[in-house]
Amino acid sequence: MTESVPVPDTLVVAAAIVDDLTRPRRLLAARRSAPPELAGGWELPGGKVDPGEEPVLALHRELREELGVTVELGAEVPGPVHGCWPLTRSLRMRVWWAVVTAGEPAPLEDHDRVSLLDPGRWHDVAWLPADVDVVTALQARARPASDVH
Ligand SMILES: Nc1nc2c([nH]c(=O)n2[C@H]2C[C@H](O)[C@@H](COP(=O)(O)OP(=O)(O)OP(=O)(O)O)O2)c(=O)[nH]1
Repeated sequence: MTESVPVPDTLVVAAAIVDDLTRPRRLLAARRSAPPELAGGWELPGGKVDPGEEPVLALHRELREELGVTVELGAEVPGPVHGCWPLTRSLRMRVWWAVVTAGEPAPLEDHDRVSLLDPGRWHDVAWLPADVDVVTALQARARPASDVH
C-alpha cells in the first residue's frame, strides 16, 4: 500500500499595486522573464516567503528587489482557500493591495516588462493561469458600489 506523502506547502506573497488604495483605477502587471516555463506570463509582483520570514516583510523585500520600489500596503485580498489563492498543489498565494510610496517600478529581476493597466483593461494581458481569478476579484473590489449595475 502506498502512503500519501505530505505536499510541501510554500507561501507566495504578491501585491496588487494600484494608483490609489481608496479608488483603484490602474493596476500594475509584471511580465516574467524566468524561468522558461513561466516566461511571457504576467503576474502580480512578489515571490516566495523565506522560512521564518513574516509574509508582509517578505512582500516588501520582494518588491524592493524585483521592482525597486517601497510600498504602503492596503487591505489583504482574501482568496477562497483559507484566505489564500491556490497556485499549484504545493504553492498558495496571499495578495495585498499596495501603492508605491518611493521609487519608479522597473523590471529589475525576473521580469522584462511592467505595465499599468487602465480601468476596464485589467484582463488585457496574458496573466499566469492562477492569476485570472485573482484579477477578477480585484476588479470586483475596485469598482465602487455605485458603478455596479
Ligand atoms: N510572484 C508571483 N508568483 C506567482 C503569481 N502567480 C503565480 O502562479 N505565481 C507563481 C510563479 C512561481 O511559480 C511562484 C512564485 O515564485 P517566484 O519565482 O516569484 O519566487 P521568488 O522570487 O521567491 O524566487 P525563487 O526563490 O523561486 O528563486 O508563484 C503571481 O501573481 N505573483
